[in-house]
Amino acid sequence: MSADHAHSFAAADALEETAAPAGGGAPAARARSDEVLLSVENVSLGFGGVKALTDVSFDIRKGEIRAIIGPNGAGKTSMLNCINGFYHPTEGRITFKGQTRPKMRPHEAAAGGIARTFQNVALFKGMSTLDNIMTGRSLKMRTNVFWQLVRFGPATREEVEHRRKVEDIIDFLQIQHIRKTPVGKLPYGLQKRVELGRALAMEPELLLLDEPMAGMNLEEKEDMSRFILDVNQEFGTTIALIEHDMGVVMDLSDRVVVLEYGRKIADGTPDEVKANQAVIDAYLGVPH
Ligand SMILES: Nc1ncnc2c1ncn2[C@@H]1O[C@H](COP(=O)(O)OP(=O)(O)OP(=O)(O)O)[C@@H](O)[C@H]1O
Repeated sequence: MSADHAHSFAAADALEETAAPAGGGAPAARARSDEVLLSVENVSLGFGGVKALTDVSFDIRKGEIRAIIGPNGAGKTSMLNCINGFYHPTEGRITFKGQTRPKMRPHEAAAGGIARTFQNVALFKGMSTLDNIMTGRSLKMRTNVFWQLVRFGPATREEVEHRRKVEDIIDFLQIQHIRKTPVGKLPYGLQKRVELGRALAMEPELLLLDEPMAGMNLEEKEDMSRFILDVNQEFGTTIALIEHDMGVVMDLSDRVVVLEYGRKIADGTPDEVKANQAVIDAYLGVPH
């Protein structure tokens, strides 16, 4: 575990004051259901001799913002990779909307309503913001999105409808001014926003965000926090996020699950997790 993470956890309260999104409501004030959208039951994942996850169980309720936190190498990204079918658990099972699909592939997860952003931005750098977000519509389109991007001639009704949805997302994320800019030319914070846009274009029920604030300055973090809250509140999208900035985590999340060395060590509201001795020890690097 890095000194950075110890610092960021110890300073969580102070950060809440600064990194909180302007006008962001307390998570407790938001309406929540008890309906479970996704459940992780006794999941283990091994890579040869390395056990990335050991017997992890938790659930994600419909409409909530759920954080997955833990020191470096705790298994957070491996967990997201299991949820969206990139990895298949060695043991245990994951159930989404009442369905358990042991060998689900990422495109099946996407078609089923699970969208994802990555730790390192994964966009088509030479393509414009608009076209990148348009690729997020591909699962919803009857004809191939790449063909539509290069084709000449009048737009079909389907294209017009998809285009309108994409323009709505561009307005929502306030990126009209960069619609035509190749994303490789954009600052990192804006690339992250475009990646969020592409995930939103899939109209997901569950949005997985892998370190959405990584590499951002304070202002960019405030903006991204605001967009995450707005997506959750305006579209009702359930969100699971991995984030190292504890101020952001504690401010945005309804509930937090904490991993350490691939095992779950705590699960609860931000206040419960902050007061949990095992979590404090993990972040301060207390030896086991
Ligand atoms: N494809 C892989 N092959 C082998 N080992 C892996 C692989 N992916 C992850 N691991 C190992 O599994 C463990 C958990 O890694 P993971 O990336 O899930 O942790 P993390 O909590 O997301 O870390 P970070 O905060 O640094 O991103 C680590 O020991 C890592 O080295």
